[in-house]
Amino acid sequence: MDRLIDAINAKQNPSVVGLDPTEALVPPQVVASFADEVRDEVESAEEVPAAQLAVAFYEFNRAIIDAVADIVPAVKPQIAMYEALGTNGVDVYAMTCEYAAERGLYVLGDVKRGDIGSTAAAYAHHLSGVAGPDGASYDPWHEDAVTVNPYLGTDGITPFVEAAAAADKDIFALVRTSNPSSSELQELELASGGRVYEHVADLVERWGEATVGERGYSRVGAVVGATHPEEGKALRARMPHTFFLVPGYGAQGGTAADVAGMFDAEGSGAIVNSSRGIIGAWRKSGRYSESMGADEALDLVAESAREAAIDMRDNLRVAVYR
Ligand SMILES: O=c1ccn([C@@H]2O[C@H](COP(=O)(O)O)[C@@H](O)[C@H]2O)c(=O)[nH]1
Repeated sequence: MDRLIDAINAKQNPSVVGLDPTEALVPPQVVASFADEVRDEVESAEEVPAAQLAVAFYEFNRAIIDAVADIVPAVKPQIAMYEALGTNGVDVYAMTCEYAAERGLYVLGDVKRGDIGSTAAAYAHHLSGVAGPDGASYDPWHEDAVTVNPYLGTDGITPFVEAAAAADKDIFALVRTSNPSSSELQELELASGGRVYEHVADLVERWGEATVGERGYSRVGAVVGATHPEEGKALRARMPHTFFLVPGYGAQGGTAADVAGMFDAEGSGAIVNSSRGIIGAWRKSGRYSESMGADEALDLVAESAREAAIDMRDNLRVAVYR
């Protein structure tokens, strides 16, 4: 986690831009501009729409990464948006991670993996790499961290912790998620006392304890939703060595004031994600027109994303670096 914390400190910005493209978030003229190129490259006509969107997602992401690379420390591509386009989409997920890494950004892959130990060991290739030539490993994903699902318990997480430690990478386990139905399971009272998410929080703190870095946080972070400000504040105190990834800012209603309590006394300990609020800002800019060309529309996407990212950074600075 030291690398992430240093990147946050260098930019004085505890925020991460979520790269969650969907068809509705990419200007239609950008998608249309790739029709001919894609038609020439695919093997069958049925592949065209998904392949075309995948290329458009990549150009959209590159425009956003270029626009924010000097002001944010990290990006969080959400793999679901890419997997939804099949294998072309998965390629674009990896290409997006690689491009962001080349631009010097910490890449947090939101892949939410979790399974029994033997299968988790296979999923941990996101951190350890895949088989390369001469027995060496090769990293096709270019992620610095991934999100994991702790529901299967310790044996489902240990392979990720070991892979993270070996590769100087990190993981973030779901503890108190931002979505409305999260309370159905996470708030259940345990017979032994406390709530389910509090017990998960204690496990996460324990899973990380052998990997605490120079900045005081372990390689095992926690996902804590901005939509739970009071619980997040209590978790901050309960998990002194666990760095938080805080989604739910912006589109889900979370504000800078809501997340302030999830930071430590030095203004560290958390990074706040916004996806639609940044990458979809062009739609609320009032400057979009259907008559724009693809390049002009991409310029608007980039400008609007930068403005939204600066706005988020400045709001967080006021609320957190007090
Ligand atoms: O509790 C959680 C865990 C993950 N997410 C993910 O974060 C982004 C949020 O997107 P917005 O557009 O900023 O709402 C998305 O990738 C989710 O899958 C979350 O929201 N809450």
